[in-house]
Amino acid sequence: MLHIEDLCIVRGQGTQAHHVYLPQLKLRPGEIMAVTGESGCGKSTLLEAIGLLLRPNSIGRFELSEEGKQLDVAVLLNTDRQAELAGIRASLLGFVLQNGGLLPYLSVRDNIRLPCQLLGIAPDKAMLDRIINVLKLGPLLAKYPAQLSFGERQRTAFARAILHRPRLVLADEPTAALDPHNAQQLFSLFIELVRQEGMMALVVCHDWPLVQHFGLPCLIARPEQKPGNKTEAHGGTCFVL
Ligand SMILES: Nc1ncnc2c1ncn2[C@@H]1O[C@H](COP(=O)(O)OP(=O)(O)OP(=O)(O)O)[C@@H](O)[C@H]1O
Repeated sequence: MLHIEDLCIVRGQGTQAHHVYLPQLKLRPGEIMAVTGESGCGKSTLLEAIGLLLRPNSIGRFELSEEGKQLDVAVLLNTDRQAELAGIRASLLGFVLQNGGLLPYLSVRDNIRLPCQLLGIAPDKAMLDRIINVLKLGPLLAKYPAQLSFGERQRTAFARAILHRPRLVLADEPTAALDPHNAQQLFSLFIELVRQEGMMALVVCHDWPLVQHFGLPCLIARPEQKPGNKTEAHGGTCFVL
């Protein structure tokens, strides 16, 4: 279970500052939620903060349950306990970054296996075969990221993010470089794996028909003026269900 309340991040300074605010988010195992909103509203910022890559300016509640244990992530953030936050990032979170974020000196095969290797766990063979098969990664396994198209990088990044069965997968436009057929295949696999493995996921997606096709609940960006400062052009974004 993921439970977040009153998460606020401020990007930039002064009149340029952009506030990103999440009043409430609850996700249960098996749930996947889309995040939508116009370019620049703060979707990546929100994912980076929930993914513990960016320290929020304030946080009311951030709890993540793991094997019956409740982790109070808000306390770790508020007291800047970096080592423990890094441990949570490595073992409980999986990222699909917009630019792929693959390591250039590792082959596709080794990139995909990296999180499992770092955690000292053997990849689930059936799950690995299924991912390789559905995402058509077989012919790419020996290649290096520089030899891949953007779409191939995205498919590889997705495989890498999910193979170690993280509690929470954060995907930033994982289908942006894919054609409609491959986008639907990836989404379908994503949803099935999240449900079957009891993971949770947040996925930034501009493809509204795709979100509707799979009937995903959606966090929607609403523009907001800064309280008490209504004359300023720069306000912020509030993400609501
Ligand atoms: N490192 C930074 N320093 C200052 N401002 C930033 C920084 N990164 C992003 N911003 C600003 O924060 C706001 C939100 O950016 P963010 O990348 O989260 O938007 P987004 O919704 O993901 O956009 P897109 O859909 O175009 O990827 C934007 O106004 C952006 O200019």
